[in-house]
Amino acid sequence: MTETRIDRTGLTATPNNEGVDAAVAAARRVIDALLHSGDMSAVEMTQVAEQLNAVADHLEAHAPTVGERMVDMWRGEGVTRHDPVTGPENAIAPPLRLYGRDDGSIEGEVVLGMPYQGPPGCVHGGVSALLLDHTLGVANAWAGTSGMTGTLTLRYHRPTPLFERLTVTGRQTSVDGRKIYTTGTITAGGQVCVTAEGLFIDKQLDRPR
Ligand SMILES: CCCCC/C=C\C/C=C\C/C=C\C/C=C\CCCC(=O)SCCNC(=O)CCNC(=O)[C@H](O)C(C)(C)COP(=O)(O)OP(=O)(O)OC[C@H]1O[C@@H](n2cnc3c(N)ncnc32)[C@H](O)[C@@H]1OP(=O)(O)O
Repeated sequence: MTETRIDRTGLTATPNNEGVDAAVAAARRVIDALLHSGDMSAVEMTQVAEQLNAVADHLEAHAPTVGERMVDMWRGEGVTRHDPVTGPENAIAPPLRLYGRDDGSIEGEVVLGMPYQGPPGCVHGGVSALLLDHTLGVANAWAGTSGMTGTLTLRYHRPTPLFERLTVTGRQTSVDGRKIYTTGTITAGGQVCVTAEGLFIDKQLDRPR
């Protein structure tokens, strides 16, 4: 069988196991562990809150200005390092890893835990929309013509399960002047949970300088 996956470079930043990426991975564990613990934990949460506030105080005391950081984060890999879906520098990113395929589409896999819950045991519909908006945007970049989301239409076919491997796909289907048409899916165990149709408008905002 032919391997259709090719180099992921340019679609998803590769996380480093050191520096801010490692700290962000630890923060994701904290977010998950707090929700997992809830009020049922024997842990002294007042003490946990003090420790976490001490970490935040330390980070804030040494951070650049927001303006400096905004310029810095748009250098190089730009959105792929800080975005809320794939970014290794963003603790709210699950993160989803996206791969370009040689048929022009893209694909990624992710397992979502409790922080992303909507209905009992299932992924929040807004989280599915976030994953698909971003994936369709990256599919456009992969296809060579990208833009801003104008209209995103979702159909939720069946509940999307937590704690299971989800496959997220995106494909640019056509370009008509400035209008870019893109589709995507979230599947679990081969079953389609969500489908998306996006109309993107070819427009790029300037990067902060
Ligand atoms: C996008 C970021 C790129 C960053 C690149 C960096 C690194 C790349 C590497 C990898 C990553 C790649 C991608 C990034 C991943 C994810 C992307 C996330 C996407 C977003 O998260 S993005 C935020 C949400 N998004 C907005 O915040 C848009 C707010 N909005 C506006 O900024 C304007 O509203 C705009 C620009 C949409 C249009 O404004 P405009 O003035 O340029 O266009 P205009 O009005 O002239 O319309 C021209 C023709 O489009 C039709 N049209 C217009 N608007 C439409 C709509 N909404 N729906 C359907 N059709 C529409 C008209 O009907 C007309 O059609 P006709 O010509 O037939 O009359």
